[in-house]
Amino acid sequence: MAGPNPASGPLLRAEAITKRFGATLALDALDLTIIEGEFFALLGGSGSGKSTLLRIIAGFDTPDDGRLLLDGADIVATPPWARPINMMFQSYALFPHMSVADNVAYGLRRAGTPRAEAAPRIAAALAMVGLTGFERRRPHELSGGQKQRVALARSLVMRPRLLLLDEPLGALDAGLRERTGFELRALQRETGAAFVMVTHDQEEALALADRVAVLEGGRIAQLGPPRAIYERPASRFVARFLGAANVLEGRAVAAGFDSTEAGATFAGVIPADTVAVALRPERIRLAANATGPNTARGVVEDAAFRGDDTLLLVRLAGGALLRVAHAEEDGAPPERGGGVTLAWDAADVVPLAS
Ligand SMILES: Nc1ncnc2c1ncn2[C@@H]1O[C@H](COP(=O)(O)OP(=O)(O)OP(=O)(O)O)[C@@H](O)[C@H]1O
Repeated sequence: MAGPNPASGPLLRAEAITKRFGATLALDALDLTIIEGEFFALLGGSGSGKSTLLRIIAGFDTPDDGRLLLDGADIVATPPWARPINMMFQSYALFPHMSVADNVAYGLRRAGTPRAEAAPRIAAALAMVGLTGFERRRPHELSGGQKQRVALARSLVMRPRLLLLDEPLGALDAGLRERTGFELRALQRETGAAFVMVTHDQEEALALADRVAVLEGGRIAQLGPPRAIYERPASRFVARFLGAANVLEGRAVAAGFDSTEAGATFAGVIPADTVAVALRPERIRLAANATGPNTARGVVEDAAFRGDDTLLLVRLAGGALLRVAHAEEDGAPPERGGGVTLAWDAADVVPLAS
């Protein structure tokens, strides 16, 4: 992964950005820094404030409170077109009566760019997204993926320092999503612009972004590189939102962490304020005869073959249902209804304080 240039400084700083819609607090004194040239993902569930934040950065909405600094200067009062920021809408928002070339030219025309300068820029932007030869088509003569490329070209032709992408892969089918994701990353590297992508898809965020912010109720629940967020979620919310991690409730004790619902003691580095632990399914192994801390007994309630592994749903002695990924190389998975003993390493127990 290329990652942002470590020498790059902050491009945009949101400071205590607050936005209310009536009684709804959409953004709650949110702080965020976007670094020059990075691929950043805003990840969150429905209503977490993702689109509101994007619209405020683009200038389509004004915060009730807080500052938005670009190169250190507040741009809250700067109109959208005067910001070196461009936004690609989920709906693409192409003009249906205009050709592809005219759609891409639109921003340049509005900015008064001379024709002689605009033409090569339009050609370059279309080439960048692989649409050379489509100049004269209308949006209704394009596939969904091609429309998206036109929308991208229309943004990139403005040479923004920051490109905002609202669910850029949302409208594409599964096959096209992966390819387009790689293409987005390549475009981001090629242009050197910072990309900020909004998504509710955790896999997409983890796969594409250099850094991810998980949003919850208008606040950032956790921010960091994908691997750090995935392996060390900071709270139950993040662990559950990222999907697949087992979250077990309990309390910190002298020996570690006692979970009645697991019927197990988790030994490891457990701070006193721990209220739950996260444990990833692929870190749990079958260990016949294992006893003591970091082991548990249960019964296999169901099993689903997933190609590389089999996902086991194991009902633990304490009542909790544990997801266990049983790798193919570890041999045949246990039968449904069979009793199993599970074990894991202390290093894989992630304490959660909230
Ligand atoms: N124009 C508006 N008027 C009233 N409430 C709004 C408006 N826009 C957003 N909200 C509310 O603000 C909160 C945040 O909305 P926002 O659209 O930013 O969420 P989101 O994370 O983008 O969600 P989704 O993934 O569903 O698009 C929600 O509770 C939403 O109902």
